[in-house]
Amino acid sequence: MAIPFKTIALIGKHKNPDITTPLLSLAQFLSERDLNVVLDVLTAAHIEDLAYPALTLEQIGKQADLAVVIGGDGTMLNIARALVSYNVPLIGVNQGRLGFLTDLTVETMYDTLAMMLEGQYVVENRTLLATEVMRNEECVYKELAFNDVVLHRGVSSGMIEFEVRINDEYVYSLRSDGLIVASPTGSTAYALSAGGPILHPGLDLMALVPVCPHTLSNRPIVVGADAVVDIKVHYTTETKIYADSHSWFDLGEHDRVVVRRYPETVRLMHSIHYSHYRMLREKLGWSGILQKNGG
Ligand SMILES: NC(=O)c1ccc[n+]([C@@H]2O[C@H](COP(=O)([O-])OP(=O)(O)OC[C@H]3O[C@@H](n4cnc5c(N)ncnc54)[C@H](O)[C@@H]3O)[C@@H](O)[C@H]2O)c1
Ligand SMILES: Nc1ncnc2c1ncn2[C@@H]1O[C@H](COP(=O)(O)OP(=O)(O)OP(=O)(O)O)[C@@H](O)[C@H]1O
Repeated sequence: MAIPFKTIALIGKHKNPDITTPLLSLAQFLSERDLNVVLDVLTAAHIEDLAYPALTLEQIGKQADLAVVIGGDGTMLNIARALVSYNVPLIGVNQGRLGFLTDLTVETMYDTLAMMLEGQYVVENRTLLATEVMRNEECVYKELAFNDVVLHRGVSSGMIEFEVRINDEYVYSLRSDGLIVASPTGSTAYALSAGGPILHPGLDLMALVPVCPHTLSNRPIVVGADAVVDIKVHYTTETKIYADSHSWFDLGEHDRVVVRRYPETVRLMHSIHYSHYRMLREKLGWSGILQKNGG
Protein backbone atom coordinates (compact mmCIF):
# COMPACT_ATOMS: atom_id res chain seq x y z
CA MET A 1 0.00 0.00 0.00
CA ALA A 2 1.31 3.48 -0.91
CA ILE A 3 2.19 5.57 2.13
CA PRO A 4 -0.14 8.59 2.13
CA PHE A 5 2.40 10.65 4.10
CA LYS A 6 5.63 11.74 2.41
CA THR A 7 6.66 14.75 4.47
CA ILE A 8 6.44 14.42 8.24
CA ALA A 9 7.00 17.34 10.60
CA LEU A 10 8.34 16.76 14.09
CA ILE A 11 7.39 19.43 16.60
CA GLY A 12 8.81 19.20 20.11
CA LYS A 13 7.93 20.94 23.33
CA HIS A 14 9.86 24.18 23.09
CA LYS A 15 12.91 24.45 25.39
CA ASN A 16 12.49 20.96 26.81
CA PRO A 17 15.86 19.17 26.54
CA ASP A 18 14.21 15.80 27.34
CA ILE A 19 12.59 15.65 23.92
CA THR A 20 15.81 15.95 21.88
CA THR A 21 16.87 12.29 22.09
CA PRO A 22 13.45 10.74 21.27
CA LEU A 23 12.86 13.36 18.60
CA LEU A 24 16.14 12.70 16.77
CA SER A 25 15.67 8.98 17.11
CA LEU A 26 12.18 9.29 15.62
CA ALA A 27 13.57 11.47 12.82
CA GLN A 28 16.07 8.73 11.95
CA PHE A 29 13.37 6.05 12.13
CA LEU A 30 11.25 7.99 9.62
CA SER A 31 14.18 8.89 7.30
CA GLU A 32 15.12 5.22 7.08
CA ARG A 33 11.64 4.66 5.64
CA ASP A 34 12.33 7.18 2.86
CA LEU A 35 10.14 9.84 4.39
CA ASN A 36 11.05 13.54 4.31
CA VAL A 37 11.51 14.76 7.86
CA VAL A 38 11.26 18.44 8.80
CA LEU A 39 11.42 20.10 12.23
CA ASP A 40 9.75 23.24 13.45
CA VAL A 41 12.08 26.19 13.94
CA LEU A 42 11.60 26.50 17.70
CA THR A 43 12.44 22.83 18.23
CA ALA A 44 15.37 22.99 15.79
CA ALA A 45 16.85 26.03 17.55
CA HIS A 46 17.95 23.82 20.47
CA ILE A 47 19.60 21.07 18.41
CA GLU A 48 23.18 21.37 17.15
CA ASP A 49 24.28 20.16 13.67
CA LEU A 50 20.74 19.40 12.62
CA ALA A 51 20.49 17.20 9.53
CA TYR A 52 16.85 18.11 8.78
CA PRO A 53 15.27 21.31 7.41
CA ALA A 54 13.75 23.68 9.97
CA LEU A 55 10.42 25.21 8.96
CA THR A 56 8.02 27.69 10.53
CA LEU A 57 4.62 26.38 11.59
CA GLU A 58 3.13 28.12 8.56
CA GLN A 59 5.58 26.33 6.23
CA ILE A 60 4.84 23.06 8.02
CA GLY A 61 1.14 23.67 7.49
CA LYS A 62 1.70 24.13 3.77
CA GLN A 63 4.24 21.35 3.21
CA ALA A 64 3.72 18.54 5.73
CA ASP A 65 1.35 15.60 5.25
CA LEU A 66 1.48 14.77 8.95
CA ALA A 67 2.83 16.38 12.13
CA VAL A 68 4.04 14.47 15.18
CA VAL A 69 3.91 16.59 18.33
CA ILE A 70 6.24 15.47 21.12
CA GLY A 71 5.23 17.24 24.32
CA GLY A 72 2.26 17.53 26.63
CA ASP A 73 -1.31 18.72 26.27
CA GLY A 74 -0.16 22.35 26.41
CA THR A 75 2.09 21.91 23.40
CA MET A 76 -0.60 20.01 21.47
CA LEU A 77 -3.18 22.74 22.18
CA ASN A 78 -0.84 25.38 20.78
CA ILE A 79 0.20 23.44 17.69
CA ALA A 80 -3.38 22.33 16.92
CA ARG A 81 -4.62 25.93 16.95
CA ALA A 82 -1.70 27.06 14.78
CA LEU A 83 -2.17 24.29 12.17
CA VAL A 84 -5.98 23.97 12.09
CA SER A 85 -6.40 25.88 8.84
CA TYR A 86 -3.93 23.63 6.99
CA ASN A 87 -5.78 20.38 7.64
CA VAL A 88 -2.56 18.57 8.66
CA PRO A 89 -3.33 15.50 10.81
CA LEU A 90 -1.62 15.49 14.22
CA ILE A 91 -0.21 12.65 16.28
CA GLY A 92 0.76 13.28 19.89
CA VAL A 93 3.62 11.62 21.77
CA ASN A 94 3.37 12.36 25.48
CA GLN A 95 6.31 14.05 27.16
CA GLY A 96 4.20 16.16 29.49
CA ARG A 97 1.94 15.54 32.44
CA LEU A 98 -1.53 14.03 31.81
CA GLY A 99 -1.33 13.52 28.04
CA PHE A 100 -5.06 13.48 27.24
CA LEU A 101 -4.25 14.74 23.74
CA THR A 102 -0.90 12.99 23.30
CA ASP A 103 -1.73 9.29 23.42
CA LEU A 104 1.48 7.66 22.15
CA THR A 105 4.40 7.11 24.50
CA VAL A 106 8.08 7.40 23.64
CA GLU A 107 8.39 3.64 24.21
CA THR A 108 5.50 2.67 21.90
CA MET A 109 5.83 5.39 19.24
CA TYR A 110 8.01 3.38 16.81
CA ASP A 111 5.73 0.34 16.58
CA THR A 112 2.57 2.42 16.59
CA LEU A 113 3.83 4.87 13.96
CA ALA A 114 5.03 2.01 11.76
CA MET A 115 1.49 0.60 11.81
CA MET A 116 -0.08 4.01 11.22
CA LEU A 117 2.21 4.67 8.26
CA GLU A 118 0.92 1.44 6.75
CA GLY A 119 -2.59 2.85 6.90
CA GLN A 120 -3.68 1.41 10.25
CA TYR A 121 -4.99 4.59 11.82
CA VAL A 122 -8.21 6.40 12.64
CA VAL A 123 -8.76 10.15 12.35
CA GLU A 124 -10.89 12.16 14.76
CA ASN A 125 -12.19 15.57 13.76
CA ARG A 126 -12.21 17.75 16.84
CA THR A 127 -14.23 20.94 17.31
CA LEU A 128 -12.57 24.24 18.17
CA LEU A 129 -14.17 27.38 19.56
CA ALA A 130 -13.81 30.89 18.18
CA THR A 131 -14.22 33.82 20.52
CA GLU A 132 -14.54 37.55 20.00
CA VAL A 133 -14.81 40.43 22.46
CA MET A 134 -17.16 43.13 21.21
CA ARG A 135 -16.85 46.67 22.57
CA ASN A 136 -19.38 49.17 21.20
CA GLU A 137 -20.00 46.81 18.27
CA GLU A 138 -16.27 46.72 17.45
CA CYS A 139 -14.21 43.51 17.80
CA VAL A 140 -11.30 44.25 20.18
CA TYR A 141 -10.02 40.68 20.71
CA LYS A 142 -10.31 37.54 18.62
CA GLU A 143 -8.89 34.08 19.40
CA LEU A 144 -9.28 30.36 18.79
CA ALA A 145 -9.53 27.80 21.59
CA PHE A 146 -9.14 24.03 21.35
CA ASN A 147 -10.16 23.36 24.98
CA ASP A 148 -12.06 26.31 26.32
CA VAL A 149 -12.94 29.97 26.45
CA VAL A 150 -13.02 31.05 30.09
CA LEU A 151 -14.53 34.20 31.56
CA HIS A 152 -12.88 34.66 34.97
CA ARG A 153 -12.52 37.16 37.77
CA GLY A 154 -8.72 37.03 37.38
CA VAL A 155 -6.83 37.96 40.55
CA SER A 156 -9.65 39.96 42.12
CA SER A 157 -11.41 38.36 45.09
CA GLY A 158 -14.88 39.61 44.17
CA MET A 159 -17.42 37.74 42.08
CA ILE A 160 -18.22 38.79 38.55
CA GLU A 161 -21.71 39.30 37.21
CA PHE A 162 -22.77 38.53 33.68
CA GLU A 163 -25.71 37.69 31.48
CA VAL A 164 -25.75 34.75 29.07
CA ARG A 165 -27.76 34.69 25.83
CA ILE A 166 -27.77 31.83 23.33
CA ASN A 167 -28.82 32.53 19.76
CA ASP A 168 -30.24 35.88 20.90
CA GLU A 169 -32.37 34.28 23.59
CA TYR A 170 -31.86 35.23 27.24
CA VAL A 171 -30.70 32.21 29.30
CA TYR A 172 -29.59 33.46 32.75
CA SER A 173 -27.74 36.08 34.74
CA LEU A 174 -25.09 34.83 37.11
CA ARG A 175 -22.75 35.90 39.87
CA SER A 176 -19.79 33.55 40.10
CA ASP A 177 -16.00 33.26 39.81
CA GLY A 178 -16.44 32.72 36.09
CA LEU A 179 -17.89 30.70 33.24
CA ILE A 180 -16.17 28.04 31.14
CA VAL A 181 -17.33 27.43 27.59
CA ALA A 182 -15.71 24.09 26.72
CA SER A 183 -15.38 22.10 23.52
CA PRO A 184 -15.72 18.30 23.82
CA THR A 185 -11.89 18.18 23.97
CA GLY A 186 -11.84 20.73 26.79
CA SER A 187 -14.57 18.90 28.71
CA THR A 188 -11.86 16.83 30.45
CA ALA A 189 -9.81 19.91 31.37
CA TYR A 190 -10.90 22.94 33.49
CA ALA A 191 -14.61 22.21 32.85
CA LEU A 192 -14.25 18.79 34.48
CA SER A 193 -12.64 20.34 37.59
CA ALA A 194 -15.62 22.72 37.78
CA GLY A 195 -18.13 19.85 37.74
CA GLY A 196 -18.92 19.77 34.00
CA PRO A 197 -19.84 16.67 31.98
CA ILE A 198 -17.36 14.67 29.91
CA LEU A 199 -18.38 15.03 26.26
CA HIS A 200 -17.33 12.42 23.72
CA PRO A 201 -14.82 14.16 21.38
CA GLY A 202 -16.81 13.06 18.34
CA LEU A 203 -19.74 15.25 19.39
CA ASP A 204 -20.26 18.68 17.95
CA LEU A 205 -21.33 20.38 21.18
CA MET A 206 -20.26 22.96 23.74
CA ALA A 207 -20.62 22.84 27.52
CA LEU A 208 -21.27 25.97 29.59
CA VAL A 209 -19.89 25.33 33.07
CA PRO A 210 -20.12 27.98 35.80
CA VAL A 211 -17.12 28.32 38.14
CA CYS A 212 -18.35 28.49 41.75
CA PRO A 213 -21.79 30.00 40.98
CA HIS A 214 -23.38 31.94 43.85
CA THR A 215 -26.78 30.51 42.87
CA LEU A 216 -26.29 26.85 43.75
CA SER A 217 -29.05 25.68 41.40
CA ASN A 218 -27.06 26.90 38.42
CA ARG A 219 -25.81 23.75 36.65
CA PRO A 220 -23.64 23.06 33.59
CA ILE A 221 -25.59 22.99 30.33
CA VAL A 222 -24.69 21.45 26.97
CA VAL A 223 -25.65 23.27 23.76
CA GLY A 224 -25.50 22.40 20.07
CA ALA A 225 -22.94 23.29 17.45
CA ASP A 226 -25.11 26.06 16.04
CA ALA A 227 -25.26 27.89 19.39
CA VAL A 228 -23.83 31.39 19.48
CA VAL A 229 -23.07 32.10 23.12
CA ASP A 230 -23.17 35.79 23.99
CA ILE A 231 -21.93 36.81 27.44
CA LYS A 232 -22.48 40.38 28.58
CA VAL A 233 -20.33 41.40 31.51
CA HIS A 234 -22.26 43.64 33.94
CA TYR A 235 -19.72 44.57 36.52
CA THR A 236 -16.00 44.09 36.22
CA THR A 237 -13.05 44.60 38.46
CA GLU A 238 -10.30 42.58 36.80
CA THR A 239 -12.41 40.30 34.62
CA LYS A 240 -10.47 38.46 31.95
CA ILE A 241 -11.26 36.21 29.04
CA TYR A 242 -8.87 33.29 28.43
CA ALA A 243 -8.51 31.04 25.38
CA ASP A 244 -7.00 27.67 26.44
CA SER A 245 -5.29 29.65 29.25
CA HIS A 246 -2.67 30.54 26.61
CA SER A 247 -4.06 33.89 25.53
CA TRP A 248 -6.06 36.41 27.56
CA PHE A 249 -7.65 39.82 27.40
CA ASP A 250 -8.82 42.32 30.05
CA LEU A 251 -12.52 42.97 29.74
CA GLY A 252 -14.06 46.40 30.23
CA GLU A 253 -17.50 47.20 31.58
CA HIS A 254 -20.29 46.29 29.14
CA ASP A 255 -17.99 44.24 26.87
CA ARG A 256 -19.65 41.26 25.20
CA VAL A 257 -17.88 37.94 24.77
CA VAL A 258 -19.18 35.92 21.83
CA VAL A 259 -18.27 32.22 21.50
CA ARG A 260 -19.20 30.02 18.57
CA ARG A 261 -17.98 26.80 17.00
CA TYR A 262 -15.07 27.34 14.59
CA PRO A 263 -15.94 26.01 11.11
CA GLU A 264 -12.66 24.09 10.69
CA THR A 265 -11.70 21.08 12.80
CA VAL A 266 -8.44 19.69 14.20
CA ARG A 267 -7.62 16.23 12.84
CA LEU A 268 -6.14 14.01 15.55
CA MET A 269 -4.71 10.69 14.32
CA HIS A 270 -4.71 7.60 16.53
CA SER A 271 -3.72 3.98 16.15
CA ILE A 272 -6.61 1.63 15.34
CA HIS A 273 -6.21 0.25 18.87
CA TYR A 274 -6.92 3.63 20.47
CA SER A 275 -9.93 3.68 22.78
CA HIS A 276 -11.32 6.93 24.17
CA TYR A 277 -12.90 5.10 27.11
CA ARG A 278 -9.67 3.26 27.96
CA MET A 279 -7.84 6.58 27.86
CA LEU A 280 -10.39 8.11 30.27
CA ARG A 281 -10.14 5.06 32.54
CA GLU A 282 -6.36 5.26 32.65
CA LYS A 283 -5.94 9.03 32.93
CA LEU A 284 -8.77 9.56 35.41
CA GLY A 285 -7.94 6.49 37.49
CA TRP A 286 -11.31 4.80 37.03
CA SER A 287 -11.59 1.21 38.15
CA GLY A 288 -11.01 -1.39 35.46
CA ILE A 289 -12.43 -4.38 37.32
CA LEU A 290 -15.42 -5.07 39.50
CA GLN A 291 -14.37 -6.37 42.89
CA LYS A 292 -16.40 -9.13 44.49
CA ASN A 293 -17.85 -8.77 48.02
CA GLY A 294 -17.16 -5.06 48.07
CA GLY A 295 -13.44 -5.82 48.47
N1 LIG B 1 -8.50 24.18 37.76
C1 LIG B 1 -8.22 23.63 36.58
O1 LIG B 1 -8.43 22.44 36.33
C2 LIG B 1 -7.66 24.51 35.50
C3 LIG B 1 -7.40 25.86 35.74
C4 LIG B 1 -6.91 26.63 34.66
C5 LIG B 1 -6.71 26.07 33.39
N2 LIG B 1 -6.98 24.75 33.24
C6 LIG B 1 -6.88 24.12 31.92
O2 LIG B 1 -5.59 24.16 31.39
C7 LIG B 1 -5.75 24.19 29.98
C8 LIG B 1 -4.44 24.55 29.33
O3 LIG B 1 -3.62 23.43 29.45
P1 LIG B 1 -2.04 23.54 29.51
O4 LIG B 1 -1.51 22.17 29.54
O5 LIG B 1 -1.57 24.49 28.48
O6 LIG B 1 -1.88 24.28 30.88
P2 LIG B 1 -1.18 23.80 32.22
O7 LIG B 1 0.26 23.51 31.97
O8 LIG B 1 -1.56 24.79 33.26
O9 LIG B 1 -1.87 22.39 32.53
C9 LIG B 1 -3.17 22.17 32.91
C10 LIG B 1 -3.43 20.68 33.07
O10 LIG B 1 -4.57 20.39 32.29
C11 LIG B 1 -4.30 19.25 31.46
N3 LIG B 1 -5.07 19.38 30.22
C12 LIG B 1 -4.91 20.27 29.22
N4 LIG B 1 -5.82 20.03 28.25
C13 LIG B 1 -6.54 18.97 28.66
C14 LIG B 1 -7.63 18.25 28.11
N5 LIG B 1 -8.16 18.57 26.95
N6 LIG B 1 -8.14 17.22 28.81
C15 LIG B 1 -7.63 16.86 30.01
N7 LIG B 1 -6.60 17.51 30.59
C16 LIG B 1 -6.08 18.56 29.93
C17 LIG B 1 -2.81 19.27 31.23
O11 LIG B 1 -2.33 17.96 30.92
C18 LIG B 1 -2.30 19.75 32.59
O12 LIG B 1 -2.14 18.69 33.49
C19 LIG B 1 -6.86 25.17 29.78
O13 LIG B 1 -7.47 25.07 28.51
C20 LIG B 1 -7.78 24.82 30.92
O14 LIG B 1 -8.79 23.91 30.52
C21 LIG B 1 -7.44 23.96 34.25
N1 LIG C 1 7.37 23.95 19.22
C1 LIG C 1 6.50 24.80 19.75
N2 LIG C 1 5.98 25.78 19.00
C2 LIG C 1 5.10 26.65 19.55
N3 LIG C 1 4.70 26.63 20.84
C3 LIG C 1 5.19 25.68 21.63
C4 LIG C 1 6.11 24.71 21.12
N4 LIG C 1 6.44 23.88 22.14
C5 LIG C 1 5.75 24.29 23.23
N5 LIG C 1 4.99 25.38 22.94
C6 LIG C 1 4.16 26.09 23.92
O1 LIG C 1 4.83 25.99 25.16
C7 LIG C 1 3.90 25.71 26.22
C8 LIG C 1 4.06 24.32 26.77
O2 LIG C 1 2.95 23.93 27.45
P1 LIG C 1 3.05 23.39 28.91
O3 LIG C 1 4.01 24.21 29.70
O4 LIG C 1 1.64 23.26 29.42
O5 LIG C 1 3.76 22.00 28.70
P2 LIG C 1 3.32 20.62 28.14
O6 LIG C 1 4.30 19.63 28.75
O7 LIG C 1 3.24 20.64 26.66
O8 LIG C 1 1.88 20.33 28.65
P3 LIG C 1 1.36 19.87 30.05
O9 LIG C 1 2.10 20.68 31.08
O10 LIG C 1 -0.09 20.21 29.93
O11 LIG C 1 1.61 18.39 30.15
C9 LIG C 1 2.57 25.89 25.67
O12 LIG C 1 2.17 27.23 25.73
C10 LIG C 1 2.82 25.46 24.24
O13 LIG C 1 1.80 25.90 23.43
